[in-house]
Amino acid sequence: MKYISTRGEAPALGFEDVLLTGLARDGGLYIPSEWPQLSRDEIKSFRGMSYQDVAFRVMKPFVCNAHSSISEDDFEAIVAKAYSTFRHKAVVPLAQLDSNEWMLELFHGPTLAFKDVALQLLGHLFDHVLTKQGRKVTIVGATSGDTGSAAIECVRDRACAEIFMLHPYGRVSDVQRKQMTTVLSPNVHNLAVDGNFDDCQAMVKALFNDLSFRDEITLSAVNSINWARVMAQIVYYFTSAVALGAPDREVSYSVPTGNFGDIYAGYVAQQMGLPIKQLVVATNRNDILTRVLTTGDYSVGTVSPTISPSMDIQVSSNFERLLFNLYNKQGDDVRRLMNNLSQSKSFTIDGPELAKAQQIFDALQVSEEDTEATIGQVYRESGQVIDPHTAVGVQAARRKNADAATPMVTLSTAHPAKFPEAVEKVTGRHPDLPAHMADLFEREERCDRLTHDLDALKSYIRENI
Ligand SMILES: Cc1ncc(COP(=O)(O)O)c(C=O)c1O
Ligand SMILES: N[C@@H](CCOP(=O)(O)O)C(=O)O
Repeated sequence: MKYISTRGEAPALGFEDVLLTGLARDGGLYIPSEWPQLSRDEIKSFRGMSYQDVAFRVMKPFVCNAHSSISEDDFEAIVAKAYSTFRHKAVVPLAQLDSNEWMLELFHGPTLAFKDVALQLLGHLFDHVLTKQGRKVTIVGATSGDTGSAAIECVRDRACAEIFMLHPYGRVSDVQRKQMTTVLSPNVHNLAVDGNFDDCQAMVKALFNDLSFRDEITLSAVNSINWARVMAQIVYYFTSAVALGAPDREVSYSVPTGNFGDIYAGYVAQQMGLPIKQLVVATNRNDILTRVLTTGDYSVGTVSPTISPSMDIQVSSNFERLLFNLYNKQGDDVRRLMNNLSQSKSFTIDGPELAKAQQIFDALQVSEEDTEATIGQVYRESGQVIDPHTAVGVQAARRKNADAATPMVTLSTAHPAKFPEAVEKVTGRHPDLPAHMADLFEREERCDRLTHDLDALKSYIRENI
């Protein structure tokens, strides 16, 4: 399997190069040239298997193939190591809310958010590939709160990588900030940028598009522009759907969405043969995705702070991957839309492409009031304390569920202890951090402040590499 760029003008690559490359050299995102297919019998055979065994089988076609030198044995060992750090034996357990309503708990990894599921794997993959090649990379990433700590955790103290992580100053929760800035490893550099997450993400993409700088520092990515991030997130759609009766039964998902990586992984699972009935895109009041999927209008507004800060995103990176699929893999069309976006901050999809998107996705914008109300409602109904991002997903699941007979699973993307104020305000309960983080607020912090300026970022990286 080779990987091709959504903008059609970068060379096709094998898996190891895609892992290390991040953004394609034409500004696009890499995507597999075709979707591997899993038969009903193969999917059925996942019943009763461990998460690690299913993960190996689902990801194998993407990783171990004629265009990659990663052997099946090595990959199996990497997968086993990656998920040994999770605090729950099932890695991502299901919790039941009602007869046909479920939450998939994706926050049992080291940094308490779904990002660990992909980034624990990525750390081991980077290590494996770079050690074999005798190389080192410079990772530059952008975070609205959760990718940052998960990425730092996966590469801290590794000789193969230096990491620079940009977060929007004052716009992540205290727990999220501390999780990043208290890691004092010499290869970790935290930067608080004067701006919002979109500004941080745009700076990272601009570095990738500066080809000489990118080559000078051997730039790599840990954001979901890196295909391996999306790939690892496909797995939990399979494990959860099979646990609920797939492939003999359809399953629906509601996904709190910002950068469109997590829900796009669900779309890929569906393309690979998993019988997914509904994919619900759940957004907070930064609702560009709900807008584009309901009206076709993708125009970038101002990022508005919410109690689900990790989803305070307007320019949603992975939507470009969906566009590539909607426009039948025509890089020219994607380039045209992306040029419109950079010139006039908007584009429109309509006609058959919009109809196709609407066939695949439902979408709902959830208000701040409804997010709070949902945290309270779930607590009263089931005693479960959920975080505000999960609450956005649960509210959309309840409002958009088209068929009560089909299990509806909300992806529970973060541990409530990452957002204690919002949760305590509604439930009266202070969600405690797990034991390994109990002293988080006593730890020393290290972080530099940066203006929203690309040259300043380049200088900082050159000085600190
Ligand atoms: C807790 C949480 N939930 C949901 C999301 C949205 O996921 P995605 O960006 O993959 O759409 C994020 C950040 O991306 C997050 O950190
Ligand atoms: N919500 C994310 C934003 C970055 O998204 P990514 O999936 O592209 O890494 C975060 O928590 O940082």
